[in-house]
Order: sequence, then C-alpha cells, then structure tokens
Amino acid sequence: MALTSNFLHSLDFFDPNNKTHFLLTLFAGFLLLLYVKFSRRRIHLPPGPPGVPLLGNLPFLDPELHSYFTELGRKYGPIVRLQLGGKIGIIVNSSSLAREVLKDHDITFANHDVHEAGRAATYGGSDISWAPYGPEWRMLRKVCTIKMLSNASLDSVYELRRREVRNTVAHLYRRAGSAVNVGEQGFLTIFNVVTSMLWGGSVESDQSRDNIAAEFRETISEITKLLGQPNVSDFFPSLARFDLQGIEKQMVKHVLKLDTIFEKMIDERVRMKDVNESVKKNDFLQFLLTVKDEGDSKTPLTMVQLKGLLMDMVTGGTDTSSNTVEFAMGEMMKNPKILEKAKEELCAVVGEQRMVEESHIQSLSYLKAVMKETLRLHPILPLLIPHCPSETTVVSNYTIPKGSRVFVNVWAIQRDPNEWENPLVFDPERFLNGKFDFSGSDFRYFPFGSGRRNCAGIAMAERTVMYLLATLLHSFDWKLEEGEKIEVEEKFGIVLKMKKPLVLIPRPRLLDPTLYE
Ligand code: HEM
Repeated sequence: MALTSNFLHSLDFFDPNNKTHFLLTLFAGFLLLLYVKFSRRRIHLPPGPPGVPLLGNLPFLDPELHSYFTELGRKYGPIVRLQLGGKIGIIVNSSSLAREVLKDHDITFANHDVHEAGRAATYGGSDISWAPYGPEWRMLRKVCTIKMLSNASLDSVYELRRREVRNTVAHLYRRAGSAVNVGEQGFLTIFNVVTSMLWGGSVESDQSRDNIAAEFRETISEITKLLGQPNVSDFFPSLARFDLQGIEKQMVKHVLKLDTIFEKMIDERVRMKDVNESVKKNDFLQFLLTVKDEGDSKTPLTMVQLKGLLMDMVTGGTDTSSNTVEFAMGEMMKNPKILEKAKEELCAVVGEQRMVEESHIQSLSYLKAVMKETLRLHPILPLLIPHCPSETTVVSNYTIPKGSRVFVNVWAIQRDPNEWENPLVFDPERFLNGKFDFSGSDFRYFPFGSGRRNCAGIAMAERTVMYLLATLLHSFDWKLEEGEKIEVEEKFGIVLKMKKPLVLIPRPRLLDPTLYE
C-alpha cells in the first residue's frame, strides 16, 4: 500500500489534463485489489455462518452452546469461525484438530481466555484457571498438583473423605423411604469433603443439612452459570466498565458469600498461630499459609492468590464431581442391566458385611468403566475452559488470530460417529480392559482436557466420584417416585448439569444396621 501511494504522489496525479490520470487510477485500483486478495489469503479464517454488522453471530447463539456448536460443525466442517462482536470465536469439533490445538501448538494455546466474569470470580484472575501461562501459573499449579492434590497428599486426608461420605450414608439411612435429590446430596458430600481437606472441618450450622446443600449448590451453580454466559463486556471491551448485563455485579454478590467463609477460616488460623505457635493443623489451608510465609522469593504466593486457590478448589472441585455422580446414577437407573452389573461387582469386591472403602476402588473395574462412559456422553466441561492463542497461528491451513476464543468441543468429539460405535448409547463395556484413561493422550477421549492446562484435580475427581458412587450403590437400593420417568437430559453451562434434577428413593441394602451409623 505504502509503495502504491508513494508512486502516485511522485507523479502529477491531480492534473485533470494529464492523460495518464485514468490509466494510473486503474493501475492503482488493480494494485489495491491484488493487495486485498493477497492479505485475505494470508488471513484465511475458517468458514462460519454469516452474521449481522457489529454484532456478528451474537444474536443467533443458541443457549445450549455445545449442541449448537456441534450443529455448526455438521454444516461448516470441523473448524468453524464465529464473529462474537469484536472477538473471533473458533470452534474445534474433531479429534485431529483438537490434537493440533492442544498438542502440536500446546504452548501457543496454553492460555485460557480470561473473561470479565472469570476475573470477578477469582480476585482479578489470581487463580490457576485464569492465570496466564507463565511463572505465576506454574507456581500455583505446582502448589496445587504436587503438594495438595497428589496421590500422597490425598492418601493423607482419606479419613476426612471417609467421614463425610459416612455422614451422607447415615443421613440417607435416616431418610430411607422418602425422596431425595441425588445431586444435592452428592454436592453437599463433596463440598464437605473439599472444605474438610481445605481447613479440616465441614461447614456446619444449625440449619438443616438439606438447606445448606441447596444454598451452597445454588451459589456455586450461579457462579458457574455466569462463567458460561455470553457477556457483552467480553465482546466489546470498551463497554466492559458499564457491565451492561450486570454479570460482574451478580458474580461479586455470589463470590462474596464464599469469600466471607475464606476470610473467617484464614483469620481464625492466623489468630491460632499468634496465640500458640505449636498448634499444628494438617490441612491444605495450613500448608498454603506456610508456602505463603516461607515460599519462593522469586514467585511468592500472595494472600490474594491463596484465596484464588481456595476458590478453584471450592468451585472447580464440587459441582463438577457431584454432577458426574448424578449423571452416572441417572444413566444406571435408565439402564437397569448396567446397574445390576455394577452392584454385582460391588458384592463380589466389598461383600455385604462391610462398607465400601477407597481402597476397594482399584478393584471396581466395571464401575470405573461406568464413570468413564458417563464422562464420555456427558463431559462435565463440554467446551473445556475456552483457550486463547498468544500469537496468530495456523491450524489445519486456517488462520487463528491472536486473542481468539477457542472452544474445543469435547462433547461433539466424544459423540463423533466417525470415532465411536453407537455413540449415543450408554455402554460402559467400551471402556473395559483399561481402554482410554483420563490423561488426555488420546484425542477421541479427554473429558479432563489435555496438555498443560488440563484439569489440575484429576486424581481427586477420580477418587471422590468413584468412592461416592460406589458407596451410594452398595449401601442402598434406589427407586423412582411413583409415576416418575427417568430422563437424562443436559442443560448447558461451563459445567454441564442435568436438566431435571434426579430425585430417587433410597432403601438400605445391608442387613447390619450398625454399618449405617
Ligand atoms: C469430574 C470432575 C472434573 C472434571 C470432568 C474436570 C474437568 C476439567 C476440565 C475439562 C478442565 C479444563 C481443561 C482445559 O481447559 O483444557 C479443568 C480445569 C481445572 N480443574 Fe477440573 N475437573 C473436575 C474436577 C476437578 C477437581 C476435583 C478439581 C480440584 C479440586 C479441579 C480443578 C481444576 C483446575 C484448578 C483447573 C484449571 C487448570 C489450569 O488452568 O491449569 N477439577 N477441569
């Protein structure tokens, strides 16, 4: 362009009598066309649906994003472009392209696309999920995966998990014969497991257990709902300060509730330390405070990051796992033969004279296959956490501009008929003999993501989901309320949940009532 205009200005272009005027204009136009064509070819965006000026495709987004993106894939191919206001969205719908993004270009795509709601939820993005790829993220991730959520650390706090799961069994035993909301009970158990591991005690109050379950579940489910909601502030950053949909305002309100608990727990612990240096607690909060006080001087752990980590554990580690348990229970209720097989395995491994222990899990290969199949058909983060390339890059011959929001549609990939036989049928057998794992090394199956930014809590998720699921099945027979039909339909959110909550009636299975105490 600069070349063309310099050339034109070097001539007497504005003289109306100049005969070369017309020809030069034509020549300049020709150069301009060539330039536009050439630069378009360089920025060869993936195909996508047409949009409207300014808003692009925003007005046409279906709230059930995962299935809508899958439909777009059928129409436009495995990689699709959307114009989301001022932001480009890229949808990846095939396993080979997921591999390109998460493996071949892993460092370029190692950032999550931080949005305003995520920032508001995590003290300005001071946690693992939203921290940019770099030294601080590495430090946070190391603290979390090596120290807190490693198998050795998880073993050391098994008693806390056991206590919470047993509390749930006792509670359900008292409510035997009446209808219970399975997701809510699962949520409260896992919430208490997580908070016990964090600061050694579940959140107790005079309120009834069910009220607490419903209240916290609501808070966390609102937080995850807001995280998955399209937000004008993200698509038009200049409008972010107006928070036009009120998403950040709502988020701050919900987060405050959790933050108040964090502040209380931290204050108590710091005060305990001031009063008596010898008080030693063996929980994650104590560990984090020690890392903060004695940590690496190059990349220290700040108090804000510490709270960000607590937020990750509480929001990332609760409804993800409890929704998985609920989907698994729903699928088994819908497929009685599968339910029977899982129970038979439990009888053979655990017997009828004792309760399930976490040590039994490794022998429950059929139930493990049920968990894997649940996460195939209902990957709890169906679009992972959207990734964001740190530089413009080429995937499958298409340009993915720096700063795009990249949705890896694991939901579509795990139901792809080119990769899976009868993909819509719930069939745990396909996972028997240890086929597929949660590591994300096979791009046909990666419900926990893959590569550097994969889930930091896989070991914990596997233990809590398996332990709780095994205990629920082994301790009780479950039946539907009179006249109810089982439906396992999904409702989209950054965390997928069941459209209609699963309500079932437990009946104790084990003969010895003392086992339920
Ligand atoms: C069944 C349960 C769970 C599932 C299916 C799940 C799945 C995922 C997925 C798909 C991602 C995003 C990967 C990506 O964007 O590439 C993720 C990230 C994450 N998960 Fe999980 N998760 C579960 C449970 C947990 C638990 C129990 C914890 C911790 C207590 C946890 C902590 C995290 C954290 C901190 C991240 C962000 C990692 C990073 O950005 O480096 N998750 N999880």
